[in-house]
Amino acid sequence: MSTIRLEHIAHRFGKRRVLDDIDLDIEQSEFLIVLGASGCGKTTLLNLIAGLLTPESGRILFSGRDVTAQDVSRRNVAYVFQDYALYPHMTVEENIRFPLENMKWSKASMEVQVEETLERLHLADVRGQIPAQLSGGQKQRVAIGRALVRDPAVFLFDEPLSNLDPQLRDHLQVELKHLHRQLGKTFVYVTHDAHSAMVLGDRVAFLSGGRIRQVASPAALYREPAALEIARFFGFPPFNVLEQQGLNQLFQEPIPKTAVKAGIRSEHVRILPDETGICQVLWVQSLGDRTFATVSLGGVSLCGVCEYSDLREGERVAVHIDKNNMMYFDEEDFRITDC
Ligand SMILES: Nc1ncnc2c1ncn2[C@@H]1O[C@H](COP(=O)(O)OP(=O)(O)OP(=O)(O)O)[C@@H](O)[C@H]1O
Repeated sequence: MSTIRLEHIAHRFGKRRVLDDIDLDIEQSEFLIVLGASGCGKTTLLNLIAGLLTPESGRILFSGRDVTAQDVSRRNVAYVFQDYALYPHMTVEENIRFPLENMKWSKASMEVQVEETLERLHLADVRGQIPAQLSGGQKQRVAIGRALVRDPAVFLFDEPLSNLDPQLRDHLQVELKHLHRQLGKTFVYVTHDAHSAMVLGDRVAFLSGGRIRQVASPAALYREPAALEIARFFGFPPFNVLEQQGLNQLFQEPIPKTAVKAGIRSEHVRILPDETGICQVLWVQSLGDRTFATVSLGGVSLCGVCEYSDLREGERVAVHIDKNNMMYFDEEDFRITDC
């Protein structure tokens, strides 16, 4: 039985429907990512799971129990916010202890639990400091500690790492993944960052237009996206998309009848030195370990991996496309799977 089940959930703010017919099963102990563009309704979905909002229609079940009408205090969930939401005048230790005082824990068990949480999150050295004296990463650890200390069944995270610089974010992502393994609890984590989704998630639910478009492992979402918008959400440099004209130029062999677009990731396009090549380099991006070049072929531009890094703009090159990794999309931008 799944920990959390959302059945036909819809929600609106005023006249605007933000979520529509959401069905989602979140498994016991899984790390589920809700991924989508800014404003697509991720926080609203998390607030509904937490019990901070009541859906307009549909049901929310926790371990088979209908909790739709129950408020946050009865759901045994902990919520970690993007902006930390720490008490500014309390020390790290007091911030972490506060939820237990609220729940009227005994002094002795409270001390054991607070101590363990401080150790687990490497906060023991800064226990006496107030939030203004902490780095962003430490503040976020305190926020996680405050959620952890209550030992809830479910953890909800709303973009908790998006205020941090990339190195710190990567570091905390690893810590969070370890924490998830150690605790064995259910984590639901919303983000607009495909990179975080890939690193953290056991599964990713892609939300767009108020609906869940696909739920799959990060690798499956990357390799077998259900639609063009999902393919485009992942990967850098951006996913190459060829419309009808490009398709006709590049492919002599038949393409699926219903295909109106094709797409390929840049790692499956190789740019090769060739003075007689029919493509011209438009620009070159070096990432240190790899170099990508965008080339033009007639009116079509394509980004691919360069075999050598001293490529110049305007140079002539050949392009090799690994057609086995080509994806085709129909009129409604859904990926065609029977090809
Ligand atoms: N209390 C509210 N009243 C009216 N509209 C709201 C309210 N909360 C959210 N919205 C609107 O609902 C839509 C979804 O908001 P939500 O915060 O769930 O999106 P999100 O995907 O979490 O966005 P972001 O990634 O930017 O945080 C947005 O258009 C937002 O403006």
